Amino acid sequence: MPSERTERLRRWDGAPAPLITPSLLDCDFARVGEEIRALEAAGVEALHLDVMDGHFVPNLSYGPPVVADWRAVTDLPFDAHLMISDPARYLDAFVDAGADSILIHLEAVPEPADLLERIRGRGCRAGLVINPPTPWAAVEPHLDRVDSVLVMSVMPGFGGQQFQEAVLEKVRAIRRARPALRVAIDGGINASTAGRAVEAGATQLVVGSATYRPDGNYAASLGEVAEAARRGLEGGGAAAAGAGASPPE
Ligand SMILES: O=C(CO)[C@H](O)[C@H](O)COP(=O)(O)O
Ligand SMILES: [Co+2]
Repeated sequence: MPSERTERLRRWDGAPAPLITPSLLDCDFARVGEEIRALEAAGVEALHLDVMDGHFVPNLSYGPPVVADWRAVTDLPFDAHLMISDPARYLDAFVDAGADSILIHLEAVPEPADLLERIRGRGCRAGLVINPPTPWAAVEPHLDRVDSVLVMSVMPGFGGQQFQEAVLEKVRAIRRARPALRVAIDGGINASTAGRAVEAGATQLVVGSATYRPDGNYAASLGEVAEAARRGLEGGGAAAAGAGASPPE
């Protein structure tokens, strides 16, 4: 019988592009369990978890015990975005808590080969994240070691910031270099920006503040983003070129 993680990874790898992953950063933290159920009811395929240590970024969020509590209430794959200075120290705790895809920042780990191997060795998907000032050439030597690249379209640390259009050139470069690799974009994604991100080649959209509406109708808010992404695909986006998730061999 497949393990629960195997089952979640099957779902993660098989999700069609563009994959829309809501971030929990902007949800109502007084009732996260209900928020997760509302996102499940809205049909989401996976959740993006923003982990901040107050050191790598000037903000704090949550750690492994909180992720473990959320694991107990949902079978959705967890995409853990570690905005922390020492991800090697906490890797096992996040895997044990139920993270499925682990994203580490190249700015925190300039030589990431060993840690990426450790992530995959623990049975998780491994991803590298680059901040807006980090050039695409910095991530290029590592593309054979990752299952995804996350291009930040804001400086990390806070939700609700303005999308930085200039990062789309990096999305295009990664897409050109590895047409089958999952390329995610994170920061300021909404119905106005999703189309351009997908048109540039993004196959995963992280959606934070644009997800959460007072009426709790996340099917509507995420549906607007999905519709914008669909129009981006029609404009020549990555999935139109056959790119989606990239499960390891
Ligand atoms: O990594 C992040 C912040 O560092 C979040 O994923 C991101 O900010 C999502 O929020 P929004 O869509 O509101 O920008
Ligand atoms: Co994030």
